[in-house]
Amino acid sequence: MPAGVVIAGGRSTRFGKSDKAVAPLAGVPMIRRVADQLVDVVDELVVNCREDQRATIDDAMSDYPLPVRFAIDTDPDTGPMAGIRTGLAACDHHYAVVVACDMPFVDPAIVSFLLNRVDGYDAAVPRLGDGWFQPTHAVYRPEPMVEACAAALARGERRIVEPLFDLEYVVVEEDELREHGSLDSFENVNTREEFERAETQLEGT
Ligand SMILES: Nc1nc2c(ncn2[C@@H]2O[C@H](COP(=O)(O)OP(=O)(O)OP(=O)(O)O)[C@@H](O)[C@H]2O)c(=O)[nH]1
Ligand SMILES: [Mg+2]
Repeated sequence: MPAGVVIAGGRSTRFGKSDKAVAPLAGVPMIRRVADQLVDVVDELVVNCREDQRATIDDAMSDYPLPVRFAIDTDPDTGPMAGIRTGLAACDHHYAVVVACDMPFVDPAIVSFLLNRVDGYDAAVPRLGDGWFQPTHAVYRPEPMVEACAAALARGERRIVEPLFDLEYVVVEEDELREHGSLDSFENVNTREEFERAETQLEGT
């Protein structure tokens, strides 16, 4: 089984004063909802965040059924791609599933499908109908991705798609994804409004 890597080192500026990673979404910290969705498809969890987030996130993860390790940012505020690099650098699994802490509907069926598709590649990266890649909801071989991120950052390039171009990656299109699970998997929560919408969605299930 792969490792799970949850990226949580952002500042939640669109969300407001508090850290969205640990905001209680229908009673459960959002990052815990993400982690709970992954229990059947990973065998350990790596949480990437800043040092100042560690204690509250650790609280949110109490009694999680899998081992949890922290990969603390050495270069905080360098963007999500730097977070992915830091998280993946802590993994010695053959593959790792990366998910952002603000994707509470991540669908294990979609993750399993990505794990099938990645075979023979360095990464399996979803692309939705709007044309956007989803590198914060993707599967990677840690070593080449860490190297590609480091190279991109060394070029002064923080764009999250930049490291992909150094990898042998397979693009997994929306039509294919839709057949294997729920596209809600890619929903991400940025604002209070989106947070409330996600709560309504959860209460309806
Ligand atoms: N390690 C690390 N992770 C980040 C950084 N910026 C964003 N992230 C994470 O990447 C994911 C997607 O980022 P955003 O949706 O932009 O989250 P955010 O930056 O906290 O929120 P905004 O300030 O509103 O952009 C989230 O899981 C964030 O925690 C960063 O500078 N470092
Ligand atoms: Mg951001």
